[in-house]
Amino acid sequence: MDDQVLLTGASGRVGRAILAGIGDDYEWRLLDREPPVEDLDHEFVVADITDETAIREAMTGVGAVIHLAGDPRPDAPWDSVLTNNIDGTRTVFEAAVDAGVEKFAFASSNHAVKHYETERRPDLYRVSDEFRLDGTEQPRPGNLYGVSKATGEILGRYYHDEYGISVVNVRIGNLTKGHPPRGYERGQAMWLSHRDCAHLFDRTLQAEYDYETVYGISDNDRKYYSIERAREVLGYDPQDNSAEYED
Ligand SMILES: NC(=O)C1=CN([C@@H]2O[C@H](COP(=O)(O)OP(=O)(O)OC[C@H]3O[C@@H](n4cnc5c(N)ncnc54)[C@H](O)[C@@H]3O)[C@@H](O)[C@H]2O)C=CC1
Ligand SMILES: O=C1O[C@H](COP(=O)(O)O)[C@@H](O)[C@H](O)[C@H]1O
Repeated sequence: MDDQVLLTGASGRVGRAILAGIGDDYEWRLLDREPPVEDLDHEFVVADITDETAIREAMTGVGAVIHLAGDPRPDAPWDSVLTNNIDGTRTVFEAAVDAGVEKFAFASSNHAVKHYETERRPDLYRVSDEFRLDGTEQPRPGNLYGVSKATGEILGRYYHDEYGISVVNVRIGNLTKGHPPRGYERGQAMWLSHRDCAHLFDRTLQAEYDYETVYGISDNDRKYYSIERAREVLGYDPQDNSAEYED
C-alpha cells in the first residue's frame, strides 16, 4: 500500500496496538475525536466520524482505511451506537468510496455473534469442544452494541457490492496487552495479543480480497472462532496462544 492509510479511532486501545506493531511501515493519517496524548510522529486529524465534511477532507489521497472509531462498550446505549457506530461508519464508507479508496478493514466484534454461545456455554470455551464459527454464519448479536457491529458489516456488504471497494470485517475477540484475561475462559478463548492484532491488520492492508468476514483472535488452544479464513484469505499467521500463559 503506497498511498496513505487512514486509521480512525487511532487514540484507542486497538489503534495503539496497531501503531506499536506496524507504525513505521505505512504513511498514516491518524484520526480520532480525542487528540493524541503523546507525540505519535504521524499526521493526526482531530475529527468526529459523524462530521461528513471533516471525513471527506481526511480521505484525500487515502488508499486504505482501517476503521476502528466507535463506542466499544458492550453495554453502550442505543443513541450512542446509532450515532457513533452506525451513522459514523456509514459516513466513513461514503467518503471512502467517493475518494476511490481500495481497501476497507472494519473493526467488528465478537458481540455481533454472541448468542451462538447461549446454548453451548461453558463447553465451547474449552479445548475439547470442536464447535467453531467461521464467519459465514448470520450475526446473532448479544446486545445493541453487537447489533451496531452487525450493521457495520452489512454497510460494508452494500458498499462493496455497489461500488466495488474491498471490505474485510474483522470480528475482534478480546484484545488484552501482555497476557490473556485471567480467570475468564471466554476471554482466553478469544484472546487477541497486541502483536497478532498488528499483524492481522497489516494483512488487511497487504492481501487481496473482495468482501470477507474473519475472526480476530490469536491461535489459542481454546477457541470457538475459526481462524482458517483469516489464514487463507489474508495470510494471517498468529504467533500467540492463550494456553501458553498461566490462568
Ligand atoms: N478492544 C477490544 O477487545 C475490541 C474492540 N473492538 C472494536 O475495535 C474498535 C476500537 O476499540 P478500542 O480501541 O478497544 O476502543 P477505544 O475506546 O479504546 O478506542 C476507540 C477510539 O475511537 C474514538 N472514537 C469514538 N467515537 C468516535 C467518533 N464518533 N469520532 C471519532 N473518534 C471516535 C475514541 O476517542 C477512541 O480513541 C471499536 O470499534 C470496538 O468496537 C471490537 C472487539 C474487541
Ligand atoms: O467488542 C468488544 O469485545 C471485547 C471483549 O468482550 P467482553 O465481553 O469479553 O469484554 C470488549 O472487551 C471490548 O470492550 C468490546 O469493544
